[in-house]
Amino acid sequence: MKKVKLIEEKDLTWIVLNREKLRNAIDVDVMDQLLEALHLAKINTSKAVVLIGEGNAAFCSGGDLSVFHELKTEQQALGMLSKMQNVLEEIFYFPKLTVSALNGTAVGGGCELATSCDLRIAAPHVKVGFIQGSLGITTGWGGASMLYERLPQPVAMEMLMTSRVYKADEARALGFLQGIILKEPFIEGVREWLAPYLKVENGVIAAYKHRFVDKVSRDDLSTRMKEEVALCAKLWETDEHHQAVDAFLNRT
Ligand SMILES: CC[C@@H](C(=O)O)C(=O)SCCNC(=O)CCNC(=O)[C@H](O)C(C)(C)COP(=O)(O)OP(=O)(O)OC[C@H]1O[C@@H](n2cnc3c(N)ncnc32)[C@H](O)[C@@H]1OP(=O)(O)O
Repeated sequence: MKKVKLIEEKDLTWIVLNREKLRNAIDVDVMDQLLEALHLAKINTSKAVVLIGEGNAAFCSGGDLSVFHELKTEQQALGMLSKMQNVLEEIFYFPKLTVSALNGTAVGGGCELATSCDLRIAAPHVKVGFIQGSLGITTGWGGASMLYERLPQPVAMEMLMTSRVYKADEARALGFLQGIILKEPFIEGVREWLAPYLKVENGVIAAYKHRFVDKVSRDDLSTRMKEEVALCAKLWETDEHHQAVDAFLNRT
């Protein structure tokens, strides 16, 4: 079974993280399959891409700790973290509208993935949090650099430095989320919320997307993300981080 599903409709491409039992955690296969799905979404005729998780417990729980806990050193971590940085960059500069539809909780790297998209919408029960600080690391996929592009600096700083987990309405008030989807089923609510964006032609969406990404130099953002990733890789090998991950994996 694919760990990432691609559902192509006329106007929308859905990219579905398909690891419900692990709360849609991201391993190396997911990274590869996300890139593959993005490539297909780029060349089809859809206007927008929606990232979503399978089930309604989680959008994405970040990196798959059951496999990534085996990465012990800075160098080992760096390879994995850089690979996902590349995926986030692809999404940030994707030539169509990108939307994270949070049907469930997004924590850690799950929030970074959501941040790479142009817009974030969520079901009311959802919680979001850049919890990396509580694991003794920082955002390892370059998500903080992107968050500083998306939100006012004090808001981004609060979300990152406090490692707080926010309810959906709090995240909406902060501007991290652009909408709360009350309609059920969630997917229908997402379609309804996105409908006004999809009334225009592909070229209109692509043009306005360009106006935004053109003002964020890819070289510059990429350099900042690489520095962010490298700093996280250094923290990765500390005892504090390994103990926090062990505590999660061995909880009873
Ligand atoms: C590594 C990259 C780094 C970055 O650069 O940002 C990160 O992503 S750091 C953040 C890593 N993620 C976490 O620390 C989150 C861990 N998960 C949770 O806190 C919770 O699971 C949840 C996401 C809040 C959901 O809670 P809940 O709905 O109560 O589910 P469970 O906790 O019972 O989990 C069910 C099942 O899934 C497994 N799981 C959950 N998250 C992960 C994960 N990130 N990696 C691997 N496995 C995960 C969990 O262990 C449970 O498994 P079983 O016990 O076998 O059922």
